[in-house]
Amino acid sequence: MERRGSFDYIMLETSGLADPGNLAPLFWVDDGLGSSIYLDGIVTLVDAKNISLSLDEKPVEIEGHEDGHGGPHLTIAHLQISHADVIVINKCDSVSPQELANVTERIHSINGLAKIHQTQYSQVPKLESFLLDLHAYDGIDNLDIASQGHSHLDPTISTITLPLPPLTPAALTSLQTWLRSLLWERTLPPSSPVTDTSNPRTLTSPRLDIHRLKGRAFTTTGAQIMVQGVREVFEIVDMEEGGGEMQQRGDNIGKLVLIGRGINGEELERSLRGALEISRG
Ligand SMILES: Nc1nc2c(ncn2[C@@H]2O[C@H](COP(=O)(O)OP(=O)(O)OP(=O)(O)O)[C@@H](O)[C@H]2O)c(=O)[nH]1
Repeated sequence: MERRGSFDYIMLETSGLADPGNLAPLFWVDDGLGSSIYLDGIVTLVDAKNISLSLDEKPVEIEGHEDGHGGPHLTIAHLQISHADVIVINKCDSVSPQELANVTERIHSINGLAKIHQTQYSQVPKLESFLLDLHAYDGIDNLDIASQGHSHLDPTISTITLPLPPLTPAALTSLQTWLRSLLWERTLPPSSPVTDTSNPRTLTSPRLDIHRLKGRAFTTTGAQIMVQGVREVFEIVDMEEGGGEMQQRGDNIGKLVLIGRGINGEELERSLRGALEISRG
């Protein structure tokens, strides 16, 4: 890293035991800091034959992911899948088509956002946009994934989708506050502070933990915003491409997709709706 001049691309290969969620925030730096390095994306390579075993391994203590009060257990494989932007399922020739379908479905149920490539000898048609130049943190393409919530395929981590209505400036601030509570305090704000006394739910039972989030929404002034997050770090930025055209087609409902542990789609949707409604006064 001491070499002068610029790099075309830096690829970091971590050990098989690394938690990508500890590394990603280090490289995902603020534009304002003027760094020429940006985080392009996280690629996770899994072995079609062994991944189910890895996901079913006996839990080991993972720093920062203490199990708290029970709940489905978490393995390093879960973390490496939940933080990935691209997942390569390799050695597809070593399993039957049915096994491959099962493994792919389980991986997709954990991380509904990642692009999944099934390969033999890790061969992809080309590097660009398959493994490099992913722009996973500075753009959003497809958020059209079915909201899954708790999955019978893998109860540990799930992907959920929440609708985001057009946001007033006050609602945008409320969204920020809601995300801070969720990511920093691991607390789900009550859907209504007056009537809902069951909340706030905190990390104790079961542990609430967001690994990755992405979203797109419109403002009531017709602009389009993007939400990106990994673990405790998140940002909401204006997207260059305006939202006017989509709104004219009546397509003005945004989406927030969250990948994490101990998340329940209905509960989060209620809480978020409550937060945005409060801001309407
Ligand atoms: N059948 C089959 N064998 C493969 C495939 N990809 C790699 N191998 C073979 O698997 C063996 C081990 O390779 P890898 O699993 O890639 O090993 P590695 O990733 O360097 O090992 P670690 O970094 O220690 O995980 C080698 O003999 C490869 O030729 C594949 O898609 N199908």
